[in-house]
Amino acid sequence: METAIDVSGLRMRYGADDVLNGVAFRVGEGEVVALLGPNGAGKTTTVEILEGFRMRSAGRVEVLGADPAQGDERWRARVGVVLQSWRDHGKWRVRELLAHLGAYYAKPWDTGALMAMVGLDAHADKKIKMLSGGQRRRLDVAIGIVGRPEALFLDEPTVGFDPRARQEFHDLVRRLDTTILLTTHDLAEAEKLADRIVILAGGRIIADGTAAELARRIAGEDEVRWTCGGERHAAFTTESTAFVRKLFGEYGEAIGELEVRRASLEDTYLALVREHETEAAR
Ligand SMILES: Nc1ncnc2c1ncn2[C@@H]1O[C@H](COP(=O)(O)OP(=O)(O)OP(=O)(O)O)[C@@H](O)[C@H]1O
Repeated sequence: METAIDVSGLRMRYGADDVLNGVAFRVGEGEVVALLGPNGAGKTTTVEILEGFRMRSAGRVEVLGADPAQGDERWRARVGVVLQSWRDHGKWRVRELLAHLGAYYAKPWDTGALMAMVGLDAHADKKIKMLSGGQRRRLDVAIGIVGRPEALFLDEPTVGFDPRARQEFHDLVRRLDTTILLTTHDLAEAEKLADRIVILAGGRIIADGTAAELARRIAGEDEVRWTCGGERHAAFTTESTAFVRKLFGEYGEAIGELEVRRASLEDTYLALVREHETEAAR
């Protein structure tokens, strides 16, 4: 797989504060990677450096073969950015603004198709200041992808979305055939969308892998719940299939309401961050 985003030794210092302390990760072409981490870990800082909006203190950064700090117009046209809400142009109408912005690109989406993709076709002629928060966020996404970018940055894209808008947005992201770096605090979203998870904490990447790989690192236990003769039971085990087989072997028909809950990305994430904090405190 060709590399679309390549970061190594990335440092960022605000005043006397080292926020990024040697961050390194790669994103392959066409890959969707979720960048996770506690509040203040430096996710937005990292994304803004990759977008070319923020100057780094040190390190090597490459996005689509160029250093974002020196990205020219042609490079910028290949990169899609979804900003934290498009506040300008309040008097413009949705269709008008998307057509206008599309004209800056060589191969933009057709405005009608784009509005349908993000679920804004019913609001095509609404003024932007009249849109609801969620509709405005959909417009932000439309603006980010209007030029069919080869790499797309999504910084907490679904904050404020209702569950249906969120699901529609997830379907949209999965249909996009582009490299995506996404930050989110919604771990179900990360699990659903990302091929790979990268966790930033204490200024470094503390974990990098698929959700399943990270879960294995933690050696998480599954939780098994069942009822037997009307009584509720629960147990934790790493061998849930064997456990359940034994349970049925012993109690057969008396077993009811069986539930097996695997360690979620949330369990894994919390364990990894906790592990990192314990080590850092030593
Ligand atoms: N322009 C700035 N000047 C000084 N400090 C800054 C600046 N921007 C960010 N910081 C600090 O850098 C740290 C990382 O901020 P950043 O916004 O990158 O974190 P984040 O991981 O995106 O957090 P969140 O999950 O809360 O959005 C924070 O401690 C923040 O206060």
